[in-house]
Amino acid sequence: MLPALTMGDPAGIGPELTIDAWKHLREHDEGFVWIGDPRLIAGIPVQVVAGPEEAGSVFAQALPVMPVHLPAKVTPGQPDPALASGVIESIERATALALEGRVSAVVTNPISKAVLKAAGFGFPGHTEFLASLCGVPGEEIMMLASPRLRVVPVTVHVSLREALDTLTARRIVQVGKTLAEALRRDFGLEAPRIAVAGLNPHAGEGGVMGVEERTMIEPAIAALRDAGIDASGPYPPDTLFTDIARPLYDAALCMYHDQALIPLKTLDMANGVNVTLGLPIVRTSPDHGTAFSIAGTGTADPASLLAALRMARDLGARRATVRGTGS
Ligand SMILES: NC(=O)c1ccc[n+]([C@@H]2O[C@H](COP(=O)([O-])OP(=O)(O)OC[C@H]3O[C@@H](n4cnc5c(N)ncnc54)[C@H](O)[C@@H]3O)[C@@H](O)[C@H]2O)c1
Ligand SMILES: N[C@H](C(=O)O)[C@H](O)COP(=O)(O)O
Repeated sequence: MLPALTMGDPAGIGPELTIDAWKHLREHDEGFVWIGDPRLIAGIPVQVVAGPEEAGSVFAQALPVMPVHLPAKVTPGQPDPALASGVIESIERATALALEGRVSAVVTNPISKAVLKAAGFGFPGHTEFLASLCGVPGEEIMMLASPRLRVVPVTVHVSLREALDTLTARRIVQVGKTLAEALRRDFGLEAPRIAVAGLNPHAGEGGVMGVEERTMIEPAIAALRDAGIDASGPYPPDTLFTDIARPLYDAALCMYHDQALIPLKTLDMANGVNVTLGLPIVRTSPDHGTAFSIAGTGTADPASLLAALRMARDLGARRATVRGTGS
């Protein structure tokens, strides 16, 4: 069974990355079905298919496409909220196929949060939208994973002010438990080690630079350990991602979006993958966005999309094995 790849913002780099991914994967006996507007694809053969079941036999000769009709002209690098209906339809159809068990995973090309918001879209982005489509709103966890680092922010697509206002011990524990389960089930780690970052400089320096470590993070770590999870910290964030520290843990649990994503994207942008945990389906995404400034120039690097497709393949296969054994 193959994954479904969504269209993403058609004015972004998604279409050209899709072409690059097809060219690369067809040489490696792998594949995907693309749910997008065929008019976006040039320079390679395209085959419209009625369903993902046909994609495997087509992929070596042509890009298998389940068509989405865009209601307006697309100019690379010029996002248009009028195209939002097609962007959203692609995500909805891919997710429905995954929930029906007809594709192994959903891999999403980048969307623009601002453009969808301008079109009236009611979610911050894919992560929250997919949780709603899957019937598990609030359960979604965003992980960024690369061979060099895995990070999960407790608070995600909110302002830093709102992150500080909404960070709680309870939420840290909830995210930590979902992370530990995912590291065991999806990444095959029997005893995953979770390093918990402090919030404040020097992790509060014993309370002289902030009290959140003592009032919420340390109690959360204690609750995770009581639940049998190997959680430790809170660690000073500025040294948690060093070459010395990273080998000592399997994932870093961070307090807010950029505390997690700056080190991941700085260390390994090309191999980073966005994985949504807490869903009944496998969903991965490149760790970058629409890159409007280079869309259509032929300079976009497909590495992260290829990594996302590989991780979707691996996670999908592992989930199928777990289902098969019932373990
Ligand atoms: N999962 C997603 O859908 C996702 C992820 C991140 C950002 N976004 C969205 O993308 C839009 C643009 O966000 P941004 O500018 O902050 O981040 P971005 O990742 O789109 O671009 C940041 C910089 O990296 C470059 N870049 C990104 N991907 C590249 C690639 N594959 N090859 C070469 N260069 C690449 C861009 O040219 C730009 O200079 C925003 O609307 C944001 O919400 C979406
Ligand atoms: N926060 C992620 C990042 O910066 O790469 C990304 O924006 C997530 O967006 P989605 O929820 O649309 O995957």
